[in-house]
Amino acid sequence: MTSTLTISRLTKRFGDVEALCDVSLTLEPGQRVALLGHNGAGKSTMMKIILGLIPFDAGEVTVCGAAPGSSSARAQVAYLPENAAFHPALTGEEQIRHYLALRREPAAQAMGLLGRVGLGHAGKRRIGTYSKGMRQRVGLAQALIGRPRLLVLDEPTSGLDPVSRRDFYALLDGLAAEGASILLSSHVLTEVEARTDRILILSQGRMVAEGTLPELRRAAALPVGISVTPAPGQAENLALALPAAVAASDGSLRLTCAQDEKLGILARITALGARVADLEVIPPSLEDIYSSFSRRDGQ
Ligand SMILES: Nc1ncnc2c1ncn2[C@@H]1O[C@H](COP(=O)(O)OP(=O)(O)OP(=O)(O)O)[C@@H](O)[C@H]1O
Repeated sequence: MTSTLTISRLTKRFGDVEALCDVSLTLEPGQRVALLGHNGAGKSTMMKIILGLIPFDAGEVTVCGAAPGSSSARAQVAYLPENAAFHPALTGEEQIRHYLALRREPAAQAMGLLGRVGLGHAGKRRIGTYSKGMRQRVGLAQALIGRPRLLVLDEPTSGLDPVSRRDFYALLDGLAAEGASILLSSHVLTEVEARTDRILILSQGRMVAEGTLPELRRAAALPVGISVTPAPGQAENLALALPAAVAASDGSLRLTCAQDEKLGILARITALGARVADLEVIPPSLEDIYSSFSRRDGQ
């Protein structure tokens, strides 16, 4: 099966600024990949290249097997810009009918598309009366026209409340399950952590990490946290048995260790038997991993 997106050793310069340097990524059907990086890291530049909006200096890019920006690639790629603007006087339905006409698709699909993004009830209302979350959904409905194989979403959840974010990702999960590939950028690491398959971290145009979250965890080699809850009346005993542990305000004891020490320490804690009521392993979060890779790169 053809990969939906292949990027190999991509380099792009704007005068003296190296916006992307030697970046590679492959996106298979149904995969959701998050593009992370500080402001100016090169995320939008990469998206613009994939969309065929700007040329690049070196490397290779194919979108659904075709050159970015070619009619074949354009027909299979959808884009949702960070701040999609719509005409406030148009209803949701009118706006989507307009986009359908531009894509030469039947206008009758408009309400169905709005229904897919949870806007069926508001399709007849003017967009000027929509909330930010509803406008984002209009953007997504627009992006779904023609059943694209690749969705490129630039900070799609910025400004959305937690429930709208969750709904938005649930929608993306459904699209990925149907085979669409999704490349999105976000600054909200907690949601990316839970809702994407792979993560690419850019720093000053360079790819500093790429992989699944477990792969990034291994590569970052950050310490693991272990929280141990003493059984009733066993707090002191447990503290004596675990001298390296620090008491937390909730009464639990906290340890940190290197990844390769984890199993040994867990075995030691389990051997303490009835003195332990519970224990929890706290792996480094994506935020920790992201900070670690960014720091290494001098950010
Ligand atoms: N048209 C341009 N002309 C000159 N420099 C540019 C141009 N577009 C981008 N750059 C530079 O390329 C670098 C990467 O910018 P880019 O917009 O891709 O970053 P980003 O990761 O999307 O940032 P943000 O999170 O702020 O959107 C920056 O140094 C930026 O100033």
